[in-house]
Amino acid sequence: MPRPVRGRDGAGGMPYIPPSISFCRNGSPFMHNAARLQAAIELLAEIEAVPRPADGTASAYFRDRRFIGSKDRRAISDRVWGVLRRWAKLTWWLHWGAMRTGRDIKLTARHRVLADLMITDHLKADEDLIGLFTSDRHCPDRLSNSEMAIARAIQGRPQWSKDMPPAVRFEVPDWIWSRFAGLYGEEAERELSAMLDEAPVDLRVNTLKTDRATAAAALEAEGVRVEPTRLSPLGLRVRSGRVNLGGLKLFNDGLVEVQDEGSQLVALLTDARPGMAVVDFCAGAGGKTLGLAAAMANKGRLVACDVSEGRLERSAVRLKRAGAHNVTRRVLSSEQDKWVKRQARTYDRVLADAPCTGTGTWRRNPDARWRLTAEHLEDLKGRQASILQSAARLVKPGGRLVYATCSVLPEENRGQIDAFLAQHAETFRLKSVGEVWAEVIGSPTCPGDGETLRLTPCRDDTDGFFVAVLERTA
Ligand SMILES: C[S@@+](CC[C@H](N)C(=O)[O-])C[C@H]1O[C@@H](n2cnc3c(N)ncnc32)[C@H](O)[C@@H]1O
Repeated sequence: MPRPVRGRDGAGGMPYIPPSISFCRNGSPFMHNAARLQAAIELLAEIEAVPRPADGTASAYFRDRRFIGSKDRRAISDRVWGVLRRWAKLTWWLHWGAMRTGRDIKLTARHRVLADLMITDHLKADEDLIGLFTSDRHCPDRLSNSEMAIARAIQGRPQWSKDMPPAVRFEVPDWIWSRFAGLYGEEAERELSAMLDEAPVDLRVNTLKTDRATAAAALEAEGVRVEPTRLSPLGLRVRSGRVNLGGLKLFNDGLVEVQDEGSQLVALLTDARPGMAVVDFCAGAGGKTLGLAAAMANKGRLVACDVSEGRLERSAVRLKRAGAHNVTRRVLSSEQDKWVKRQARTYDRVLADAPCTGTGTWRRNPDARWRLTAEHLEDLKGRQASILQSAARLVKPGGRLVYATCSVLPEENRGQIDAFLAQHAETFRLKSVGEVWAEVIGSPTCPGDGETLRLTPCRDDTDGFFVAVLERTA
């Protein structure tokens, strides 16, 4: 059995492995529960401190600590994502416990993890915590008297309490709860409840290389249970729990990509066809570009634009893996880049998958709900309107502008379309998404009001999406 390599900093070419990491029988290192807990506390503290999406912070955290094995990484991530999902309720219980015990607390990541252990894992304060909060190297420090008192007060409490206000029960800031309640009425609770669940993992079959039945059979042969998605004709929903997709041959050969069913539908509803000239105006890392290239069977011209050079760079590897050859990437200085003016009225299809609040993806990104502010929403609305205006310039007569967001807030969706049409009544008309759906997707019928597409996690079990199709009439 290989012996653990110990050293201060890995000097002499030896990898540095912290002493609280032991070796299991096959020689791979694993961390004790206490060390995993400490890592979760550290990562959560970084997520709170750094104003960017939690998944980016987590990737950087694990990249810098390659000695953490995959099982440990999973355990640490599960804890952190669990806390992010239960954030408001854990916070509520911590304040409740502090009040009950007459303590003042300034909440830290350590408190939140402690509350999660008591409320979710049902640990017993006096029996279980002592072996975890040990102050040993790489383990959490011993609990203070105040922390222990709060842990005792909240132990055995259920996750939900009837005294919790709705914003706490549904894990959203107060202002968002008011907005949802105003928008959805009685539906608000159901919509928000559905957003507390974990999102399923969907794959999009790359029709440049295979078809859905063949891909499904190959996945089953690799031990991955899948079933066809309900709405997207290209989707497979993974049913075998956690799968390391990066380890699958099918994925590495570009036959499938990870993509939510809702995203797949957005690309399909753009109705890009072989030989067309198409722009993916907010292409990002290329999720929908891949779908468009496949729909075009690599024939025609597809331009992937974005203001973020980094995101466009990241799409390159995915496009290559997928065998998408008809894509050129273009970094824009802004939506009003001179290129837009030069290319005016020359494209058959322009997809504007606009930056948005991402309220439809809260199942995947539970931290996003706490980063969203009313000011941020206002700023996004301004950007969306401007992107719509500019992207519209690229569309040729008879061509289509497809506006999409992964938001469930009407002001980012139908509100933007109504404002746009009020200004462009002479040149654009709203084309029924239902008609496009019937042509490119068929059955079942298009979710939404017929004119536009609206997907919600609650009703459709996809990410929340909105799609409107605008046709240039002159
Ligand atoms: C919702 S994401 C796009 C996701 C992408 N279409 C996909 O399927 O993976 C929105 C994108 O809009 C880009 N963006 C933000 N402001 C923009 C602007 N003014 N013009 C063009 N793209 C912009 C962002 O960089 C981001 O990549």
